[in-house]
Amino acid sequence: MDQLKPNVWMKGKQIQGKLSEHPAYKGAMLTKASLYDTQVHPDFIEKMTYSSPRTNERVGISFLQPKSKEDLEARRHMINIWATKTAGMMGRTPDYLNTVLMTLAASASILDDQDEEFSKNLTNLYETARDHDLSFTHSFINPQVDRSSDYTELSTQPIATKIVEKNSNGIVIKGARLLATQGGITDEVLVLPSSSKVTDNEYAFSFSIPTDTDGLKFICRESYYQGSSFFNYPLSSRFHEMDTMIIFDNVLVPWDRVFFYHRQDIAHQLFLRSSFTPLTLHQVIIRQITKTEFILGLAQKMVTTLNLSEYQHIQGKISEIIIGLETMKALLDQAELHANEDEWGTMVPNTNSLYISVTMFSKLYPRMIEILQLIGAGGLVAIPTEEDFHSPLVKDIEKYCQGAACNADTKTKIFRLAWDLTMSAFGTRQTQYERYFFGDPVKLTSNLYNGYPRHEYMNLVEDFLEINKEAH
Ligand SMILES: Cc1cc2nc3c(=O)[nH]c(=O)nc-3n(C[C@H](O)[C@H](O)[C@H](O)COP(=O)(O)OP(=O)(O)OC[C@H]3O[C@@H](n4cnc5c(N)ncnc54)[C@H](O)[C@@H]3O)c2cc1C
Repeated sequence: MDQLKPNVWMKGKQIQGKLSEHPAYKGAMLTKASLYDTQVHPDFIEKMTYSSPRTNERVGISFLQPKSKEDLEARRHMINIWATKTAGMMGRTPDYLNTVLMTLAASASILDDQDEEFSKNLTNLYETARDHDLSFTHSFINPQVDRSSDYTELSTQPIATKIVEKNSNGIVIKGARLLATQGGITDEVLVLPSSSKVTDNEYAFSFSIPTDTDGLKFICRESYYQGSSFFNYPLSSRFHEMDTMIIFDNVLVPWDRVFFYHRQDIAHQLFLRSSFTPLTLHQVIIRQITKTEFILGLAQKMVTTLNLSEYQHIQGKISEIIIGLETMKALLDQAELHANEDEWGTMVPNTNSLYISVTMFSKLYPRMIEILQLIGAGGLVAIPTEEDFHSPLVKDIEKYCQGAACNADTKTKIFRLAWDLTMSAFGTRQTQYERYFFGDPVKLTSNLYNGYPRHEYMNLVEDFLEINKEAH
């Protein structure tokens, strides 16, 4: 990544020097590096890689197009290993977008409808990414200016990213996209179609370009990194994923990087007929289960530390997490059990089970965070720091900050972890992430409503009442 020279801005200043040395990026980049190292570690290489069909070299299983239930299982193991290493806290470990790219490339022939070269572009990118382990950020959403249903952008200078010119070299892009997590520290930026209005051809395009393409600018939000001390900031010191707004200032996208443009029908087909949703959700749910396991472990550690087990409401709260965890595991099993081949020969887990799981998680996650806050109570505020333990205060801290089942050092570590997950800027961003990263939960519920088959259940009622069958 140090070889790239992306144009990244934070707090009004362009970041100079290597992003890998910048506090806001360093922790996440080191963690990503360690994930890549794990892939090729002798203990993991068999589980995490497979032979590239093009080069025969070992490449990451997150790029594997599953053809069988065994392949799906192999993908699950791989995703789980990375998720466990980050306690599920990094939403955008590279397997997320590797999966997206794999599923879209598997159905690339949909793009032939506009130009056969476009499907080749997507396939080429997928194969190059797989063989060189390229990493991606992505962007779906236009800036949050006016979300009313009849809003049409009238500005002469585009706000939402648009194609402003087509020429012999490619398409020229101007405008902004709302959010790209890890913007600036991936090899590529994958731009996916925005807006679901069938009439919005203008926003229906897709391409991928290198992160340091001319005219591309990343504007960071404020950093939530608070320091490198693992003791003080056990999560944000390692897993802080920056979010950026992307600005396209007359960016030329060469024709060999364009997947389609000005075709909302192709955008619809691509997401309807490809297995983007179930396979991406497969990665997501595995990570979310790992995160839920970690939260359950943490909640129980807090209960033990404060000796709270006897209270029924505490048991009830821990049980809520257990119910969530077991429901998600069952839905994942169900999705894999009922996997089927799609029209492209990809083995695809059951969409509805995964959709239910992700929709449920957007409510379960904030509740689990609330539960940790309710268990920790004032202890989440009165927590010492690493510095206090190395100061003249140490005797006081050791005496007054101990737990029922542990010394002050252990109790502080547990409570700092809970604080970083629930109350720090890093933690509150995690909650917002789990609510929104896969889209507005309101729309997800709507998609579930529209996609879930209910005919046979209506038939039951119609048969029972002996009334006429409705045309469904
Ligand atoms: C931490 C974080 C990281 C993210 N990372 C990425 C990323 O890397 N790449 C990416 O592409 N996206 C990313 N996202 C963006 C995410 O995809 C969007 O936040 C999500 O799709 C919701 O869109 P929005 O934020 O524009 O909300 P809006 O659509 O502006 O919604 C605002 C409010 O209006 C309501 N609303 C809006 N439209 C409707 C409607 N039609 N019907 C009913 N209610 C409506 C919503 O329910 C909500 O309450 C990220 C988001 C977060 C929070």
